[in-house]
Amino acid sequence: MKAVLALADGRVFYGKAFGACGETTGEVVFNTSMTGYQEILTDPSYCGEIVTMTYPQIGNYGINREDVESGKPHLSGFVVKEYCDFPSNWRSDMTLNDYLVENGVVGIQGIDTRALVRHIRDKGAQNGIISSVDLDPESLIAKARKAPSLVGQDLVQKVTCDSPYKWQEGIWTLGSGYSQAEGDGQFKVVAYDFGIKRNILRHLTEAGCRVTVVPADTPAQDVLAMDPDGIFLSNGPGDPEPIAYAQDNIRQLLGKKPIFGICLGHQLLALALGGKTFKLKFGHRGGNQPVMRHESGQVEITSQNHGFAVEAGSIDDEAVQTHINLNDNTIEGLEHKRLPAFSVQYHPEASPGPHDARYLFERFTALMAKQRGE
Ligand SMILES: NC(=O)CC[C@H](N)C(=O)O
Repeated sequence: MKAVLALADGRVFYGKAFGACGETTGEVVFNTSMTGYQEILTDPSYCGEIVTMTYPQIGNYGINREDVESGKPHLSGFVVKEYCDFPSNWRSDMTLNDYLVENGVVGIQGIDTRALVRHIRDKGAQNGIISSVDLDPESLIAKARKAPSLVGQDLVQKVTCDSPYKWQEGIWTLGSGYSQAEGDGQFKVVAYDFGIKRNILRHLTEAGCRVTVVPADTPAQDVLAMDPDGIFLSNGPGDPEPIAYAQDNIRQLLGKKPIFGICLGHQLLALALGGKTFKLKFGHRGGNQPVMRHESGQVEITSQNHGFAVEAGSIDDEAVQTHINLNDNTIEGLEHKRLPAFSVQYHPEASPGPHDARYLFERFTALMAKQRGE
């Protein structure tokens, strides 16, 4: 069946339908990871986005029930060059196409993804539409232009949990699968769920934390009433600026308990401190983004997935920049000058991606231990 991808600026790509049939709009972005499409599909941070994979063949190791970052795919659409419908992997339970159909994700395959990515890099990320029901380019361009912008929307409410829950699962190992933590652990952590990835929770568990995940709008006093050793601010979708309730809560929690933020959590921490965020031209999404740690000059290869960033110089009074992106010199990490709070823009939990930055989970536990006077 035919399908069309049309961008708001009028560029049109003709391909074949893939996944669910239908029509979907969203901001068209690209991810340069060579593997990990399953983790990308289920990362709630992609809510509202149509994700293009730059790696040319996708689907060849199928889908399993384990490598998921949340309960279901959250992205708006999926774009690949060549879809492989005959997976070969001992862990595969189903094909990628069946998984997308099961979850109602509309996709397109067989388009020139290199041309699409070069276009986005030149013109910037923008809204687009994939359709296998309307193939008229003019009508599709008009619909893409009418689609709501990511900017200014609170997408966190679409992906956060309804009520608090406890997390006990550790990381996956070959032969044993996911471990289950026993006992109380060394550190009690409350994690704000702005669209949290499970591998963050698994790494926190592995570092000795026992985590309670709470909805994004949980008031600061309810979190403090749980008497945690530390507070975690998760990743999540969309524009950080309209999430004012989270910024208010973070402001109230600052200085009371150690805080660690990842990605959206990092942006919200910066906004809570009076900083500013801005939209990047086409974002950072992939598994090989070079980041330098100012402290040591060491370079980490990192996993990233973000379209916004913290404006340099906007919070110099409150925080120091700890990490910088070597591709475009944007801020990748911050640390409060006086209070126990730090954050990174990238993803130390990987999934998918390299493990260079795992030390950050230990940095969080060390900070909690220090606050307890240990
Ligand atoms: N992975 C994330 O948390 C992304 C943060 C934010 N939604 C951005 O795109 O910049």
